[in-house]
Amino acid sequence: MTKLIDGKQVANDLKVQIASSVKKLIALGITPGIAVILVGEDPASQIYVRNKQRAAEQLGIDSELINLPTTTSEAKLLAKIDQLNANPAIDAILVQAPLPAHINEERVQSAIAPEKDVDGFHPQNVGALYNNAKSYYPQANTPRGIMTLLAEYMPDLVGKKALVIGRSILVGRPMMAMLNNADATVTLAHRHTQDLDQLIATADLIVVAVGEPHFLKMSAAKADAVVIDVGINRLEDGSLVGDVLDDMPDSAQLLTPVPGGVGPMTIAMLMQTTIELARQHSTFE
Ligand SMILES: Nc1nc(=O)c2c([nH]1)NC[C@@H]1CN(c3ccc(C(=O)N[C@@H](CCC(=O)O)C(=O)O)cc3)C=[N+]21
Ligand SMILES: [Mg+2]
Repeated sequence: MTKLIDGKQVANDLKVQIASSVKKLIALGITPGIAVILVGEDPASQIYVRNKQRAAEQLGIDSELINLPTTTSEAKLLAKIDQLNANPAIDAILVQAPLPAHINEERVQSAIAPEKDVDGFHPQNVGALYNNAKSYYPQANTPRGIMTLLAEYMPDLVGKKALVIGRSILVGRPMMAMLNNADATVTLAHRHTQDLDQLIATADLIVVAVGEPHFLKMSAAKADAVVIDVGINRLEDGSLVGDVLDDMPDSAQLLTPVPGGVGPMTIAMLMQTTIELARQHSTFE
């Protein structure tokens, strides 16, 4: 088989460390707190939000779920965010994407105080990432989780050809910036990209985040490529598949499985970012 990158294992190791950090913070009188806002009743979003809450609970992090009806006005959501911005018990605020169409996501993400922006979506934090700023700022958790996996499975990124397919705010764009900050040579591909097959055939690292089952076949990549599958596609039979098809059973390639790859890392990094924000807010540091 293609070698699988065990995201679940790395995430569990990380969670052990986070739990011990939380204990130390609590001993200092600092209880990290995260608020998750879910607008609407999308079943997939409900599952993800529940996973996030369960992880927080396991690790000793306070979590508050704010579930607002689909019909919630943007003004009402912004007022809720203001309230959380002013609440000293809340260190981290996450507004679950996607939002209903009548709400402007850009305004919502910009309303979260940059120092509570656990997703790293606020323009100030995006700018810091883009500039590879030295001071602390929160970074998007999915690409950050991928960087953590790469530290273990592909430690030498310097000069390597990295291909990111998909340019979302959640994954592709911050992934591009993080790989660039790690001195990889980054190509960001998207629906208009020409000669994508050739880019795929020559890349050392491919991050696929397009949301289409079997978009990439492992046989199209280099014999020693590392492939990160960010896709989570629920098929009609209820099964979960990524964006990648492993049709190279005997290769030296590395691949993240779905489930058990990038997903658990996203949750672990979200908790890691929450305690980092709590530390930033404390007067002890
Ligand atoms: N503001 C915001 N921040 C996010 O980080 C964010 C978001 N909105 N909206 C949706 C996406 C998606 N996302 C996932 C997190 C964990 C799993 C996860 O735990 N996946 C498991 C499987 C879960 C299952 O069975 O469905 C796995 O891959 O093993 C998946 C997806 C975070 N997102
Ligand atoms: Mg606190």
